[in-house]
Amino acid sequence: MKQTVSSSAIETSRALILHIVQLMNEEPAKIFHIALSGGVTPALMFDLWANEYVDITPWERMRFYWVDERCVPPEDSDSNYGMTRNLLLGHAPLSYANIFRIQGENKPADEAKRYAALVQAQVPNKNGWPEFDIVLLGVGDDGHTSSIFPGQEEFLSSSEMYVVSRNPNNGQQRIALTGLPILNAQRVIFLVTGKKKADVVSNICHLGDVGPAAYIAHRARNVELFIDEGAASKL
Ligand SMILES: O=C1O[C@H](COP(=O)(O)O)[C@@H](O)[C@H](O)[C@H]1O
Repeated sequence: MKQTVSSSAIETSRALILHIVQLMNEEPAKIFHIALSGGVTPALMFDLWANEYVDITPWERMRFYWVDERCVPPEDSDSNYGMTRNLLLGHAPLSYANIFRIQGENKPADEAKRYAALVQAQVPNKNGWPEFDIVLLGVGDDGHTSSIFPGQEEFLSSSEMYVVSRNPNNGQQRIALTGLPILNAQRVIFLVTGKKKADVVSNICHLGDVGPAAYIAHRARNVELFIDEGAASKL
């Protein structure tokens, strides 16, 4: 697992944005299918991207999808898509035809199926699964990733691409990309910042499969961990 450690969450976010732009510059004719995560951590990165890196980003070659979504409408402050639209996508010269959101306002089981069919139709296929160019993941303090929480490990080997999961802390339903399509991605990048995440980062790096994030980190191809000094403080 390749680690990039920067001094602060801001510098970690900047390093990851530049890394993505560089990967795209290395393959100038390629369309990049990118699955984004939500939550608190990438908000800073999205804000910086919109404010500092709009001009150097090849937006026309990017296709955006979501790793997971909370089952709420886009206007809800919990919406992963809503947060990304407000901070980043709404400020970039992007065609909305290239943004494929999970419709959190729909009936969850139907939406998981609809979205899986959409991804199947848009993203190149390998081994029977979509092959995203980049899957950007976060990690919860409890070791969850996507919206696969500890205790929901069956979703790591599910035969469905997207499933309905539930946040055990508040009962909120989620739609989550499962383990096998995540492992099928060209590149899996974890963005983890803050001292609160130091234990979970240390567990991922030093222990076995202690949670869904660790399971993915130990098996995906081209796994990269972008962390700040706080998250790296127990390594
Ligand atoms: O609920 C979620 O949690 C994880 C981690 O989020 P963070 O708030 O701790 O940064 C995130 O990756 C996922 O997309 C999100 O829905």
